[in-house]
Amino acid sequence: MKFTKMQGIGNDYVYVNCFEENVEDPARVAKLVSERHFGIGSDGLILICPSDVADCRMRMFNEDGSEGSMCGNGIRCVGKYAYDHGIVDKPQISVETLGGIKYLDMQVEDGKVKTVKVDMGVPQLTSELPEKIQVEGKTLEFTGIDVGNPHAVYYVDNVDGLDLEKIGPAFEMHERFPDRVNSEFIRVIDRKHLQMRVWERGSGETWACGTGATASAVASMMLGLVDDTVEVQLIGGNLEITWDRESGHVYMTGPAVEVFSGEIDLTQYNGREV
Ligand SMILES: N[C@@H](CCC[C@H](N)C(=O)O)C(=O)O
Repeated sequence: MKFTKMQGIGNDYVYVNCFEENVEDPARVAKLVSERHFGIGSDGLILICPSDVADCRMRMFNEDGSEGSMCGNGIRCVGKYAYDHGIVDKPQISVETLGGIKYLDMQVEDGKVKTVKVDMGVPQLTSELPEKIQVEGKTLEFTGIDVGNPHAVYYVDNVDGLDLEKIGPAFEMHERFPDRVNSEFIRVIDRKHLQMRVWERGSGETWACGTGATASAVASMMLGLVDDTVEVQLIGGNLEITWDRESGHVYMTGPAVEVFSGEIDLTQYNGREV
């Protein structure tokens, strides 16, 4: 299978051009390629496929093989791949996802895409603002936001001090979220800056989450804690989020980077069963 490794502020996926390749069992392939010691190493797998309703279609699979409905960092890389590799010949494109059709506006420098602005659509509040929840005996508050996939946003004093490997699963699998949930832990730095770490459904802690940054920004805007444009600072870098309250649409802007390309034999997988 031919692949390209790409990353958006450190949220890295293995991308396959399904205009040319056929991936038979993507859930299994996602688990194989994501493995950081025995595989290529990534937060999951993203397929770039033909679409009947948009310029192309994104299918994204988490590290555990589950299919996600949207991926903010992933969709910027899909746009870059599609433009840089000639699948599309224009910098404004539409991408079909399970979370709806998204519109991308790509900034091109020296013939290659550097940054991408994504119209993430109209976010939906999925909880009270905020809602109380009991996690491992502690009462906390979260704000639930759907931006094509589900998020729960929590405010904490010390983002760096959280042991997410330990506490993350209890948030992801909480009975309040029967489909599991992506959980964001954020601190308001000031009215224009948020700090965030994320525990992603199906992938654990990642260095960034575009949909999570969007949900965190919108939750903070709804609560009146920040202005309608904020920079969200994540482990792997920063994203700019702007909410246009008039139209309801929220926009995410950030970089997309191609790391390397290669070929992997999925029948000979280092002798390891996955
Ligand atoms: N990293 C992503 C989100 C990936 C999907 C998520 N784990 C889910 O299952 O909903 C992003 O950048 O948005």
